[in-house]
Amino acid sequence: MKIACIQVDVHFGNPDKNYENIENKIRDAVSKQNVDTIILPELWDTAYDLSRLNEISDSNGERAKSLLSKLSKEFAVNIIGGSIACREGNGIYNTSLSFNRKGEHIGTYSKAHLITLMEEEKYISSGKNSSMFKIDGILSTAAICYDIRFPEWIRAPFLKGAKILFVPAQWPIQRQTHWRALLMARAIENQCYVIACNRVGQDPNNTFAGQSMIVDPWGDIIAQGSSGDEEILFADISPELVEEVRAKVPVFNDRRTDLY
Ligand SMILES: O=C(O)CCC(=O)C(=O)O
Repeated sequence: MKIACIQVDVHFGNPDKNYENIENKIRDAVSKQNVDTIILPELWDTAYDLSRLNEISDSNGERAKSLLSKLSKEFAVNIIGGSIACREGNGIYNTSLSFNRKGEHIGTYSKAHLITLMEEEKYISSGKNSSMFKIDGILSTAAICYDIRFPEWIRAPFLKGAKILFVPAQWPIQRQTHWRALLMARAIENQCYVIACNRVGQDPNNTFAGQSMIVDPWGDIIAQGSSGDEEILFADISPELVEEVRAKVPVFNDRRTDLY
């Protein structure tokens, strides 16, 4: 399965510009390689313009659904749609929407752990459910940015058979060592692929780390983005490697469920 991870800058509080950029980048990715699955970064529509979300968030994610469904069908690719600011009822959620090759909406995940350091909880409501969806028959899950600091949350879908973790992010550069270590740790402990797409560029409060990464179930980084530039990261993954690593080091069987 060929992955394309779209590492981009995101215009602060300007969905129109971001929609144009993301559509161009998706068209660029599929024109360059025979891609199966595309992943986008966190809040690629609004960035962290939290105080204006009432004005600029996407009502029920309709705008994002329409674009991502159209492009996934047109190019017969799976799209893990990063995340968008999604208005639902009285709340605004940081929500990841996924689509299969037929343009069908197959997964929704709203970020559960809101980063108080960036005052996210003041503007965004937290999701309550973890996610499971199938990409070309492979059980997968999504977590968003700060979520990767909570291994017990990430673990849950892997106990139910997930093999790939998709991570859209807007991770700041001053904690880039955490980003790298946490992604590798989540891959090693869950013996899964971790496909993590971070943004680059700056907003009024932060410079972002880039370094999007694809980590295999052995914990090896098989592709990595630069820290400053927009780029599309390509890598081939083999879900059979998940089974091989789990057979070699059977940590799932060796868990002490009698103790915890
Ligand atoms: O956990 C961190 O250090 C960064 C998390 C973050 O930037 C986010 O969740 O948007």
